[in-house]
Amino acid sequence: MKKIVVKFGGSNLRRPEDIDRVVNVVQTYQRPLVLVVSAFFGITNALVACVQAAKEGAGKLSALAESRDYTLTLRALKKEILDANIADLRQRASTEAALNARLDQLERFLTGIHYIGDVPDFVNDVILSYGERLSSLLLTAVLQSRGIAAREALPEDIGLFTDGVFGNAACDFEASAAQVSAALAGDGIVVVPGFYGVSRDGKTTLFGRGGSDYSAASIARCIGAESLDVWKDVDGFLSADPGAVEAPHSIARLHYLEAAELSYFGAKILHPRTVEPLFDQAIPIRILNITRPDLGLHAFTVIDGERTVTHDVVKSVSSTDDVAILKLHGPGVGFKPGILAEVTSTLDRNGINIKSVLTAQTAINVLLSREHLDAAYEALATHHMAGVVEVSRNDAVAIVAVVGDGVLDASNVGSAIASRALSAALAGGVRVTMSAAGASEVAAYMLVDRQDRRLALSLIHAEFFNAK
Ligand SMILES: Nc1ncnc2c1ncn2[C@@H]1O[C@H](COP(=O)(O)OP(=O)(O)O)[C@@H](O)[C@H]1O
Ligand SMILES: N[C@@H](CC(=O)OP(=O)(O)O)C(=O)O
Repeated sequence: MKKIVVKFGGSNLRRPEDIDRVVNVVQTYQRPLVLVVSAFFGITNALVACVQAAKEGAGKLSALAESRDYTLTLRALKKEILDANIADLRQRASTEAALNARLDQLERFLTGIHYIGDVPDFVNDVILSYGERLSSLLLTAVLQSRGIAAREALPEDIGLFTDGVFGNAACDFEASAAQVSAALAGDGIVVVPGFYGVSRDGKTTLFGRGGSDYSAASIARCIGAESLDVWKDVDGFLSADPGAVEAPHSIARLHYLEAAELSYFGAKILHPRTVEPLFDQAIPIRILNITRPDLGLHAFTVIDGERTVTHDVVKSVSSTDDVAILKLHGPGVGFKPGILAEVTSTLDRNGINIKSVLTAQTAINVLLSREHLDAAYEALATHHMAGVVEVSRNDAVAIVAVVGDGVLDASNVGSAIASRALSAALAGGVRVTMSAAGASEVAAYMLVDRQDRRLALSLIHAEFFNAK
């Protein structure tokens, strides 16, 4: 019988008593499962801040004390969770000892930063993985305390191998599948910490922020799972971010490509690479809401390979301000053979990923992540390129995208979708910098002034959803 991989993220683990809801969900399935679990809400951010403080204060006793204070805070928090969830005193004590041993390891890594005065990438990744390592140990112990057969399986022990890229690794499926599948076989519940895998030489490598969704998808692929069930705190994938738009709708079905585009353009609910491992294996993703226990295992959204074109085509609107424009000006750049290859290879040599490229006769616009803008500018402004007279940069922008199967289909209302979105934004006073349709079969996007991002989202969302 195929297994289901079930993922619980920080949105399910906010308060000590939330573990109880997770245990209830696990019991509802009544079958063997692989659970992938993230850090408690806010812990990874706190670890990021802790590494930063340790780095800045390297060598100073006060900074060392600050790191210790943080591990003490974590010890107290874990104790609070144990007290709220494990009644048996002996079991509680043994779990506390195991958690403290892990926290001792974390403390040694943080202390190491003070002595060496630097944070090598491999140390950074291992430190940030501790939020997940604590959650998996804790959840396993709580499940056992309720009489459920559960065991913990760490990525390093099951052979979840990556390409070795620190901070943003990808799973190496060829190297991982057989071992992971064998290690996770058998009855009972197996709990795996999300967010990281290991390089071929055994180093912790993170899958990027929010990467536990991708961990779970990778494991689902390795074991040929029946489905990937992702538990969140909202009614599935919504027609927009509920923090930015009033009362968005739930989307019952999404095609893999639609979900991938939505996440790529900023829908925070899924890590942008979650779809990638599942797509060609036809493993569906089901999104369920942990705050609706009355609904049992009801999936609000199912993401699979089935295409559906809805009446108004657009299924969701998403947005991100993690974008910037690097512009290469020159009267003839649009007609200069080889220039794009030179731009992309220069950026590639500097480890910079390109989000998109839009060209005209007098300018090449390269869209990048904001964090890469300055490095990209330095690389291209100092690299002489025939025909380029100026390089400029702009990070005061945001992307807003409309996504739905049929966005580009000229045989129905699809062809009008991009212009409808654009008109709604312009009519409401949004300053639009650029607009693009055609790169993806299911998405069209525009770049707007960063200050107008929310306005654009709500105007475009209202255009497609409010009159219904
Ligand atoms: N289009 C969207 N549909 C649903 N939720 C969204 C969307 N865009 C943003 N979100 C936000 O994503 C949150 C869930 O994702 P996240 O907090 O990363 O979960 P987890 O920590 O469990 O992985 C929701 O609480 C919601 O506020
Ligand atoms: N805890 C990690 C990984 C993760 O995926 O978390 P979540 O499942 O809460 O998005 C992060 O915050 O980046």
